[in-house]
Amino acid sequence: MVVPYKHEPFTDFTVEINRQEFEAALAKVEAELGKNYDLIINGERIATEDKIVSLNPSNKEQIIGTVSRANIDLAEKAMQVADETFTTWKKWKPEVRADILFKAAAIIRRRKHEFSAYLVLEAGKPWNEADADTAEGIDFLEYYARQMLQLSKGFAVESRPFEHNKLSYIPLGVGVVIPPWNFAFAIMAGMTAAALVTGNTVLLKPAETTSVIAYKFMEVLEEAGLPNGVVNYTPGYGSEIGDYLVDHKRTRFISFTGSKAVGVRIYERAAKVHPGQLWLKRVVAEMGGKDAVIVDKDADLELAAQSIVKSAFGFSGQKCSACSRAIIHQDVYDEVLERAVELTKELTIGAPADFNNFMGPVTDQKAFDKIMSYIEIGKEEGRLMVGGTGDNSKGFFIQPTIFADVNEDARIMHEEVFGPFVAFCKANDFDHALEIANNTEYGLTGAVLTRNRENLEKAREDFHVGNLYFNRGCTGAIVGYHPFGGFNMSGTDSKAGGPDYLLLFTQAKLVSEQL
Ligand SMILES: NC(=O)c1ccc[n+]([C@@H]2O[C@H](COP(=O)([O-])OP(=O)(O)OC[C@H]3O[C@@H](n4cnc5c(N)ncnc54)[C@H](O)[C@@H]3O)[C@@H](O)[C@H]2O)c1
Ligand SMILES: N[C@@H](CCC=O)C(=O)O
Repeated sequence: MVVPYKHEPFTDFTVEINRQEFEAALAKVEAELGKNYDLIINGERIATEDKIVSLNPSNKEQIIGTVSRANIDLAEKAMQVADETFTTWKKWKPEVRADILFKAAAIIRRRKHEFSAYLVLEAGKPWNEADADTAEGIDFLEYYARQMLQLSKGFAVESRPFEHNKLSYIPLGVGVVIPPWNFAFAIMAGMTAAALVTGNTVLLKPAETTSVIAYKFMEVLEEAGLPNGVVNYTPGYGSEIGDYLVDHKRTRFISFTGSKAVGVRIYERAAKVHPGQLWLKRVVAEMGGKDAVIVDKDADLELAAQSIVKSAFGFSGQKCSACSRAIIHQDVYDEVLERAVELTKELTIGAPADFNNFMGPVTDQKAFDKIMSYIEIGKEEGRLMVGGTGDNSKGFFIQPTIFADVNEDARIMHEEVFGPFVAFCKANDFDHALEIANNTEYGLTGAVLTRNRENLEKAREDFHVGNLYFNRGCTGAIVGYHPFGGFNMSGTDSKAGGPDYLLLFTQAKLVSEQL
């Protein structure tokens, strides 16, 4: 009997002992840095000449690890292994597959701070963000294991006298799992867990900059008893092996989380049927956002300013859910803007290994350059209120930046910046605020702050986003409580951490027996 699901609690770092334990984990991980990490295909470690060097984004000199890089030959080898392993893995009982996830969750829970410490150093996450990322990874394992136990019973269908009907959900085949770097543990582990617990085999191609934490997860899966060949660890550049894996005739599905550009490319390529291919590939794509917080004239304005600042600058704004547009009713615009600027000026920025820093770096030089170029665009399109500068001499640091008085049609109101960057826009009234919020190709998260019930109900109907929050910020979905995923160019309308997510990794089979 499995205990009911509850999300993993976050660590309270105001408690001295918790801080000491986290410091100890950081010291342990720092002592392990710089190791080599091989590919894992059918359990076999394979070292390659070509490497990905994973760096600490707050200190470019510090190598987190050197990771072997799959080329096309090795990607092919992994595909053959996964294809072969599928013939046996699909027959494992769902309960046993679920047990492997339960066991993996237990292992990670015991080593929680160690995983979070890797996220501080490899992904540049401040302590609380790293802790939440690890907790979310545990949640995905716990939640999908329970969901699999449910799904294994199938759904009831009607039977007739002398006829017995049964509908069950069977796995698809080999899946290519392509996660992003920003939730380097949670999303990577969640996507992989969903695919394997449903009986599929996997080629896991982690994001380039966060391949070490993915290797650590592979070790946990092995320790939890996952047979060789079920998940094959094939790090590499998306541009080198991505197309090959997506195009492969034996790829049955692609589970992708990342940018709109790459998601659309995968979606298009996966639609092409190659010679010898026996199926239409399934694509689960979770993509970007241009998320808005709406503040109505009768909102709690202090809560509104705090919600905007936290949602915009938590993890340097590098969340698909981050608030990048603050849409404020004209009657309270000046007050909310002024308070948000004040709060932003109080934020501490620096290496996230130091607990006192609220915000760390952005992920790499490419991200740094992209965000700085949007700051230049912002200077043309709005009034710079705070921030606007960056320093990449040691790590990739950008000051939290607010632009005011931005027109609803400006580029910075439409294009995903993915950094510590928010545009403030004035709305004439609540209806106008909703119109501005919906005026984007994305539809991922949104928040509305108001005490006006009628306006909340209007937003419930008309604010077209997958995750809509009232009287709070727009980040921080919790597995099982806030199934996560968006509309339009934010993806394929899937809901990670929700009760219907596992169905995406299965196909339904009806067996009807005449009695
Ligand atoms: N909707 C969500 O749940 C969600 C969650 C996290 C991040 N995101 C989005 O992810 C983006 C940031 O992540 P990112 O920078 O890692 O995104 P990205 O699209 O650059 O990369 C994502 C993954 O795709 C791989 N990739 C790159 N080119 C490829 C190709 N041609 N074929 C196959 N794979 C390829 C990368 O190696 C990486 O593993 C943002 O747009 C953010 O909004 C969305
Ligand atoms: N699920 C996370 C966002 C994941 C994307 O980056 C949140 O709700 O803030």
